[in-house]
Amino acid sequence: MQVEGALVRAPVAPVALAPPGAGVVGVGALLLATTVLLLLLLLAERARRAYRDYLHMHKVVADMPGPPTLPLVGNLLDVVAGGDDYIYDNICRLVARHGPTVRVWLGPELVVGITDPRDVEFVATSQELIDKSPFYGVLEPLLGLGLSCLGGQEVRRHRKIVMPSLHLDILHDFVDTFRREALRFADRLEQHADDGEVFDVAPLCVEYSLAAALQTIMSTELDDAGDEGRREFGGWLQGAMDVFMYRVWRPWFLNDTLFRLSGRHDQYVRTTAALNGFTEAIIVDKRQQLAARKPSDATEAPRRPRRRAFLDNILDSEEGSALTDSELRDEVKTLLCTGAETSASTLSFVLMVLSLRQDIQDRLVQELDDVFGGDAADAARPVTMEELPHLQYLERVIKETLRMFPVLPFFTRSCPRDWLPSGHTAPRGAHLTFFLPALHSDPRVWPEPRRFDPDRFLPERSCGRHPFSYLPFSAGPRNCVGQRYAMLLLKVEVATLLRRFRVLAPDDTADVPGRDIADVPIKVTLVIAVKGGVRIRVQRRH
Ligand code: HEM
Repeated sequence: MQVEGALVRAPVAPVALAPPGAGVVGVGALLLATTVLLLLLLLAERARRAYRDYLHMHKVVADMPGPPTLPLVGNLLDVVAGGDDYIYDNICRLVARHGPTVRVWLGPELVVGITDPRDVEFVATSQELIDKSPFYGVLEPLLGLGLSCLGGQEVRRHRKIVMPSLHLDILHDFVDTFRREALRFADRLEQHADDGEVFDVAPLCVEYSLAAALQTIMSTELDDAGDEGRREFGGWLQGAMDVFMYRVWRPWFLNDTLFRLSGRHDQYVRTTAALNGFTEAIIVDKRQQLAARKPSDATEAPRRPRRRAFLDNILDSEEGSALTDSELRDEVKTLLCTGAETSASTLSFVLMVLSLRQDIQDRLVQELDDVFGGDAADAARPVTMEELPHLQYLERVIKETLRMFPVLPFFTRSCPRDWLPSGHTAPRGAHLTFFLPALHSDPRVWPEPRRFDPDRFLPERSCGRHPFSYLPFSAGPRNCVGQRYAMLLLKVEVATLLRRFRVLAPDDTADVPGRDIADVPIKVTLVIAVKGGVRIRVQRRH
């Protein structure tokens, strides 16, 4: 029937019905593909730019002296030959052979080493070259955005805030703590004087310099933390710094993704978390103490603790209130890391030198006796702030130690432009690096550079010397903010130890005056150290 037929529906072609959510998946896939494409384009663009900069650097340094390079690795094999313990020797040899200005390729990273005082002055004092090189980025997870890692305007702001809390007037308060820790150090040496055995003094230098730094920078209450607590903190610092150097000498690990795959990553994360937790807890505690000390009545003066650390001073200051908790945490960690290791290493080198040069030790002891008195009773009298400026020979011994053994031997700046006063061209993107061992041993400035002679620093022998031929604390807008702190700490430590003990070389045959200190084997981690430790004996003087 017509009507029925009309009612019969024509067969409908089956429509492929999309499952629920299929449209969303389609859009998602499209977005994903676009993102991947954009990322690939971005990576390609980055690779293109990196390659262009790399070619530019190659072209610019084509005539700069340097060792022959290999594809991909550049001069890395020359630098790391023999293992980490030989890196310092290898670098010094390369610079001596090719310097004063030298180019070294660490894989794709170009290091331009400068040792000519004119170049050093230009780079150190330039307001334009104040950014540290990207190598320091590796320190950032550890130190955060403290002074060592910051650049640009931020570094100026932070230095303005931090430096008043390390002013000489404030350092006066620290001398008490320096003295107490130096006396503890001396007490610890008693047992070595009893048994007369040879021992490595370097770990003790770290322990007591770190103890002094923990109390003066972070909190005087850490006085009670005990040897165990300090050793633990020192262990974290040491571990983190070892990883830093591990990455620097293996430039492929400068890449975070590759580093995450390395065995050292977990250790780095753990130590950094431990350091952060420890520092943050102290800041919280200090803030609470500060709030509790605020006078309830405006006419009442705030109660001031007897001994104050850097952290107390900065929290209390107008400048310090401009720092957030995390900025403060990073500055405190930075001061501890940069301050303790450098001072400890310098102290251990001074003791090593004195053990090998009894003639210099005799002259130093004479000065100490003149200033403090030479009796046994005088040896126990604490060093005072007023006496420290009279220790002129000691100051020269420390300076000469830092000339021959600059504990931070290499440090770098980013290079945003293409020339140097000595006529060489350092390309944009290079790591402009100060090489202190070469700067400090240029025979035109330092006659007989291998001879240890503190009197080089007598005023009459220093005049006319290029001011940038000696740079243990760097100079200019990124100089060391702890220079005065370090000199005070070192003077107190050496004076306290030498008033009680004579420091001797491991064997008597080594005690010959004139023995070549310059041949002492050195290795570099973040700071330099004597290979095999600083092995000495001590003998009571009274
Ligand atoms: C003998 C001991 C010391 C030596 C030889 C020394 C040496 C240096 C050198 C060469 C620099 C420049 C590093 C660079 O440009 O990367 C520096 C920077 C620094 N030092 Fe020292 N230092 C010593 C002790 C101290 C102490 C005791 C403190 C803290 C209390 C300290 C805090 C700093 C800080 C925060 C910086 C970074 C400054 C910036 O980048 O603006 N240093 N030090």
